[in-house]
Parts: sequence; C-alpha cells; structure tokens
Amino acid sequence: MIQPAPAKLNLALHVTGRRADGYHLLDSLVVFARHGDAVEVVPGASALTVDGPFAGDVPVGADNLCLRAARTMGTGARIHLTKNLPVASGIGGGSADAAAVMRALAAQGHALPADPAALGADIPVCLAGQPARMRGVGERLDPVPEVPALPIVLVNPGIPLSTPAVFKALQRRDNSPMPEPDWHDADSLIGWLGKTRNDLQPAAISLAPAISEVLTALEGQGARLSRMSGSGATCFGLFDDADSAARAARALARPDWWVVASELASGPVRGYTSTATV
Ligand SMILES: C[C@](O)(CO)[C@H](O)COP(=O)(O)OP(=O)(O)OC[C@H]1O[C@@H](n2ccc(N)nc2=O)[C@H](O)[C@@H]1O
Ligand SMILES: Nc1ncnc2c1ncn2[C@@H]1O[C@H](COP(=O)(O)OP(=O)(O)OP(=O)(O)O)[C@@H](O)[C@H]1O
Repeated sequence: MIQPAPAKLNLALHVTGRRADGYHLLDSLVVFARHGDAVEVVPGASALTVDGPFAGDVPVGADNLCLRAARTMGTGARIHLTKNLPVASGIGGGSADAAAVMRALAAQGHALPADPAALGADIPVCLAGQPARMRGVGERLDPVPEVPALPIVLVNPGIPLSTPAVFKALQRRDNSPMPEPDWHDADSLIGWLGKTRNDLQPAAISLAPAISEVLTALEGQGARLSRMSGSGATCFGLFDDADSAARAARALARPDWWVVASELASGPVRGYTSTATV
C-alpha cells in the first residue's frame, strides 16, 4: 500500500522562547497540502530505494529518515520513497516521510514509538496528519477550527536552507504567541492569519534574499496572503479559487523555481490533487 507523505505548511509560526538545551519554543498553525512525497513499505530486511524529481538530494544510507523511522519501531522494512518535495525546504519532507513509514508499519501491527518527537520536532504533527496548533518544541498539539480547502501555490527558489542555521540567525527569541485560533471560513481564516507571522522569515531572508522575490511574485499574481513556511525557503500563497492558483503557478514558472498549485487539506490526506506542477 502506498502512503502519502504530504507537505507540511506552517501557516503561522511564532517563536516564543528558547529552552536550556537550545531548542526553541514555538506556537504554530500547521496544515498539510494535497501534494507531497509517497512511501511504500513492505515487510523485509532494511532497504531503501528512491525515485522522483528530488531523489538525487536525499541521503540513501541508514541516516535517511525513512529507515530511521523503521528502526525506532524496532523493525526493518523494504521502503520505496517517491521524492516529490524539495529537500531542506521548510515543508517537512523528511518528517512527512518518517511519519508515513510509521503509519504504514503501525498498519502492519507494529507499535508506534512512544516518543516520536525524538526523531524530529515535526514528526508528531506529521503523524497526526491534520491541521493543528503546535506548541512546545513541537510535541504539544491542540485541535483548531476546521481549515477550509483553500487553493494554494507553493514556490521554492531552489535554495536549500539548514533549519539550525535559520534558528541561529534569529534576532529575537521571545516573541508573542499566536492569537487564539478563531475562524469559520476562508475570509475569517485569512483575516486571522493577517494577525500572525512567521518569525523565522526575516532570519531566512537574511540567508536567502531570493525569498523576498518569491513573496513579491506571489503577491503580484494575486495571492490573498503569502508567507514562508517553517525555516524556508518554500513560500505559500493563498488564492480564492483553483483556477487563479493554477494560472498563478503557470505565470510564476522559472527554470530554477519549484512551483506547485494544490490545496490545503481540511483533514487527513489520503490522496493528492495537485493541479499543476511547473
Ligand atoms: C521549524 C519547523 O519546521 C517548524 O515546523 C520545525 O520546528 C523543525 O522541525 P525539524 O526539522 O523536525 O527539527 P529537528 O530535526 O528536530 O531539529 C533541527 C534543528 O532545528 C532547531 N530547532 C528545531 C525545533 C525547535 N523547536 N527548535 C529548534 O531550535 C535545532 O537547532 C535543531 O537541531
Ligand atoms: N527522507 C528524507 N527526505 C528529505 N530529507 C531527508 C530524508 N532523510 C534524511 N534527510 C535529511 O534531512 C534534512 C532535512 O530535510 P527536510 O526536507 O526534512 O527539511 P525541511 O523541509 O527543512 O524540514 P522542516 O520543515 O521539518 O525543518 C536534509 O538535509 C536531508 O539530508
């Protein structure tokens, strides 16, 4: 069975403090896109094969998060990964892959790890696989009002960013938390998002100025809101309808940019509906 490993989007990401061990306290609205990687997990001795447009960018040895996920569940597995998401791009590709392997192994009767966050801060939310408010260093998840299936365009300028390097470049680590999640439709969600931020965005722009260019380009194509996800450099634009998103994606095409039109998932992602990959 093929498990989707959808892209994680931090629609808002506030950095509210830092723990003694250096990890940052976060307050984030996390949702998933109907676009992402896919994994197939078959019982057997540990083995990994990878295909897809970004296959060349992932480590294929024991440190691949797919194999590490299986090891944390005390088993080997034959895993095939289709890598559709750019690597080190703020949309949690490795975490999504690990969570998808965990889900597949759980469906085969293996117990989920007691502490999934030990493999990465984004793993608990990727395992939950649906919109959530994520706090602590990533381990605390709370439900949010239903997220409408808004059309989105994702754009990555082709610059990988290291998550620790972006956290290190932060100017302030004691920012305000998000306002209480409160919306009931697309307009009120976009209004609520207008009161939030991605605190990592200025830090990431200082390392990769092309992110500003991406945000300006998304706005120029009529995005109602554009922002960077996670530690970057992927940015998302929210659109009114699927046609506008597809049109924007076509207009944003550049040889060095990865551009996808898709939509936000209101619940668990069981399949993909990306409308255009440029
Ligand atoms: C930025 C986010 O993508 C937002 O969803 C995540 O918090 C990062 O999740 P992740 O990539 O799974 O992160 P991990 O692999 O656990 O950590 C990578 C590095 O990011 C930094 N890190 C991560 C999470 C966190 N709450 N504080 C941090 O300071 C640390 O330097 C850590 O060494
Ligand atoms: N299956 C995998 N897919 C992608 N990267 C992997 C995988 N396994 C290990 N890695 C390593 O993990 C690092 C982070 O990659 P990933 O694509 O998950 O970053 P990210 O999108 O910035 O994540 P986040 O949004 O959680 O910070 C890469 O540098 C890569 O070498």
